[in-house]
Amino acid sequence: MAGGKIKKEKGKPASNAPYQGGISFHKSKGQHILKNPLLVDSIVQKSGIKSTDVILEIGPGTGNLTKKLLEAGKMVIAVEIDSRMVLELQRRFQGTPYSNRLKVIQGDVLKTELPYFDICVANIPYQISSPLTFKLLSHQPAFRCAIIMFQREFAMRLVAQPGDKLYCRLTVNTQLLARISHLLKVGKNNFRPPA
Ligand SMILES: C[S@@+](CC[C@H](N)C(=O)[O-])C[C@H]1O[C@@H](n2cnc3c(N)ncnc32)[C@H](O)[C@@H]1O
Repeated sequence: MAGGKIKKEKGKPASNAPYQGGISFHKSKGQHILKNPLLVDSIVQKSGIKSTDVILEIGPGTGNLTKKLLEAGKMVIAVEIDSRMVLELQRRFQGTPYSNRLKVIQGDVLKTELPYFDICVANIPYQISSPLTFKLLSHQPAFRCAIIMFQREFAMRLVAQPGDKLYCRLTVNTQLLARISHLLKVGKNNFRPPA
């Protein structure tokens, strides 16, 4: 992601703290939740979500991004591998106006047949970056765009130009199938635990 520096607001009330739901995070599942609400807002704003959009979120975790996506779009379909997170998501949104606009699929996104969606917005576990990118690029019917948080080096490979040090087979294969741009640079301290 590229552009804009995200600054933490000083003196924010505790209600703005990231929702962790008492869950311990497993690094092996790439569980680094977004803890900066301003960053979450910025991602949603840069995604250009329409109120009619069906949004695919991969790895919703405890739902900090999910909540903002629900506010912006018509429906969120979230695919999450960890049953503890699925339970926490259900608890968090149960009985709220969002509950009938959120569908949670428990499973490995790489093995899940994806439903129709207009746009994908996700802070993904970095270890699935490559297979997930190619799964999305071959998804039919085509969707409008995907806004995905990648590890910096992977993101730089996606946007590399001929002659750049990071220009590689991944660059060529992805740029053949999509127009790719870098939206935002995100520091590791925006994640819990730091990514
Ligand atoms: C980087 S965290 C993002 C959490 C949340 N979206 C946020 O931004 O705060 C990645 C999430 O993806 C989930 N995950 C890991 N591997 C997955 C897979 N293969 N399929 C679906 N979800 C996966 C993890 O359990 C975790 O909730």
